[in-house]
Amino acid sequence: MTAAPLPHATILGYPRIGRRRELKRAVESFWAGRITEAQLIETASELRAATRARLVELGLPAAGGAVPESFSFYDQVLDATLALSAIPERFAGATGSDLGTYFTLARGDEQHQPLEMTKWFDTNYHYSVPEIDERTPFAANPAQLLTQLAEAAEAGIESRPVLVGPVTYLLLAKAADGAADGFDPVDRLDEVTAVYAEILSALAAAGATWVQLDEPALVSDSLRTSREDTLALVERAYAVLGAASTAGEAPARPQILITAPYGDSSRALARLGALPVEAVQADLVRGTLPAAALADGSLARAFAGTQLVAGVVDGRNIWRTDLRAAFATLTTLAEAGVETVVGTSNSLQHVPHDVADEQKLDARLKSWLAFADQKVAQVAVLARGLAEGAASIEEDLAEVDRVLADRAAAPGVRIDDIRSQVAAAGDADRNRASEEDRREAQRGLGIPQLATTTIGSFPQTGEIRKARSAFVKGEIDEQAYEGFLEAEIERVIRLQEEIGLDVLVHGEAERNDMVQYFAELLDGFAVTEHGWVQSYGSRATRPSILWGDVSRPAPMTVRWSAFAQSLTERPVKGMLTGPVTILAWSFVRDDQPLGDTASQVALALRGEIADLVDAGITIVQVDEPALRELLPLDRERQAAYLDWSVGSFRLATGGAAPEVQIHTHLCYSEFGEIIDAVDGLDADVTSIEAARSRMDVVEPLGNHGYSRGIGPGVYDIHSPRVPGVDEQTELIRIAAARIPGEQLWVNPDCGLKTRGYDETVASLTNLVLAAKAVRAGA
Ligand code: MET
Ligand SMILES: [Zn+2]
Repeated sequence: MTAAPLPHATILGYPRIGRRRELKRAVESFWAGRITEAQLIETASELRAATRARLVELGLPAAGGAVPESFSFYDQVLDATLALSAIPERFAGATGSDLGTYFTLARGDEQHQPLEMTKWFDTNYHYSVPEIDERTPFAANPAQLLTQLAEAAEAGIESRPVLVGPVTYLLLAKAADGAADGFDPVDRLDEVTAVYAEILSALAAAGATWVQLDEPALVSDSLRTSREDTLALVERAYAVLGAASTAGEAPARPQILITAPYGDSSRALARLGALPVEAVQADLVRGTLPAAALADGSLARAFAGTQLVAGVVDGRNIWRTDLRAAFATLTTLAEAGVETVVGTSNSLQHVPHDVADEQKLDARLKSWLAFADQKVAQVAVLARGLAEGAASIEEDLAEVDRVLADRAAAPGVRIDDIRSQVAAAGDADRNRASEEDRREAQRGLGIPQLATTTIGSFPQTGEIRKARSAFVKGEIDEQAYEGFLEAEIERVIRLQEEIGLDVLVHGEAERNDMVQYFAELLDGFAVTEHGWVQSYGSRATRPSILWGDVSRPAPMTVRWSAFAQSLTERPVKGMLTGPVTILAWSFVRDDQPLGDTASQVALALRGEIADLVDAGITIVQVDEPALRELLPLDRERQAAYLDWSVGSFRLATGGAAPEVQIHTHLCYSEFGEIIDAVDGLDADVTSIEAARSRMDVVEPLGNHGYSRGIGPGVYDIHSPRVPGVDEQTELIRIAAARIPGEQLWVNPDCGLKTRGYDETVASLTNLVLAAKAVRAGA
């Protein structure tokens, strides 16, 4: 047994933006110069104090390292960059306080492009990508970790510092621009490990008894290394880190907990247990236990002297845990002789704070839910059961049994009519006319070569937001609000005509968010008041809750699209969000396969497309920006995913007549991996992000012999910079060299809702001129 074992209950991390998004407000005020750095630091410290106190109140022991220090001013990967002092050379001029440098890396400034952001594993959270080359300096800077540890100690809490582990850190990094060809950041693992060792020794000197090092790279097949190689890298790094003493002799370290959230680590688990660390966490929601190793005792032998933190409480969704099932898993482990701690599958950073804050949710629905605070309490209950026996928690288990039974039987959860419609949908409903027939039928649309268009949204101005909030608050009536939106749509249509775009959009002014807008109009969804979840930095989204069978009581977009089309001779694209993206950016029911839920959403969208077409719309775009994000990290699960995700898109769009042109939009550029799936969507035209990578996507498309319409973005909408005519012409040419002109569309990378009008008009004007230049062969 370890010298000072972890108590029976812990979590991997907790939301850090604050119950009322206090951190967002403080950080943004600091950026705007309204508060000082000292004030920001003070607010952050108060938030951390509140979190620790809350966690203890909810049942995590104050002693023994059960309370994680998972706070971050912006992002946990960026925190590791600072802890390693791994500031890319291109930021050399950007010196300041630690926090100043930190925010410059995150957000850039006049002289510096920010670090790139990308999605964290299969979540909708974005991290700042480290840039490493052969010369990146590494030096231990544990200041932030030490501050937190000292704060906790002062409050009488023995907390557990948290840091992204060395292997995951380097595998999530990219080679900096100046690195030699073939350089991989992970080449520097030994040096980085040495710096981690120094950080650990500083933590031990400051009295830390535990440290948590997150290694989700262990569960992913989507990184540069194979899983087997990742495991070997982890073994190499932790052999070094584990060699230090936990008993205080130099070199000293705290006890180490390695975590493997977001997926299945079962194949690696016995080897992880054998590492010279004191605890290993496994995600037992996404993952499983290695049944054979459990049965033959080898898991228990590998874990002799090592605790297993069993991630049985789901940190990715908002449903109350089936405590009886979770307890059975814990019992299996304990009976097999594995020293077990109850934990969450991953950090609770992906769920909102507290169900109790929701005043407007239906009471019955509310009783089925668990946000972060409720999940911590569930962990505590299970831990009590583990320590004191099943009988001690029987009442809690029975209560959850009742809640789950109530949920299963509640009206709206299963609607026969919807289920039989889904069951009746067959292959024929997922197949349109042949590509050729459609191309022929769509000639009537009169679309030119290198047709210009946008992705859908136009700038969401202050006036739009003001009008929406006035309407929500009842300050203006529906008629006034709709009049405002019509005027806005008319303005956007005229503007596009003046700029000379070929295929127009209505601008999406009526949408607060591309998923929530539909969730509010579909049956089967609920929206929260305070269910904010960090998306990146100071940004948060409020995912809707998909709790029941989904249907469409009335048309959702027809009014706006038809109005826009009535104003112009040019085609206006109808604009819908696809089933996969609606699921990915909501909290989804966990009582049936995702594919079943996706089919219901697809049928609702299919009805909407039919109504749009009846109203005279000839082109419909169904956005699927999350198609790549939901791709399972585990290769073995990818085929099944692609099957249902592609199938649901085809069910949504499969009823469209050949002369209706179906578009889709994806926004990421790591495209090679899913190119077959994109082909499988069978959309007539696909727009995709490409400007930032300077058209990297056209190469795989060309090699693939892609035959459909494709619009690789020529204008990076992530920054206010206006790309010139020459620059966009150049990008179109790069694409035209690989893709025939009649297939090629010209469009920005993504929607324009976060942009201002001046830059939008200038950039789109240049885009149209660039398309003309290439058409003219100039
Ligand atoms: C994140 S993809 C966004 C697509 C949407 N139609 C828009 O233009 O905003
Ligand atoms: Zn997009």
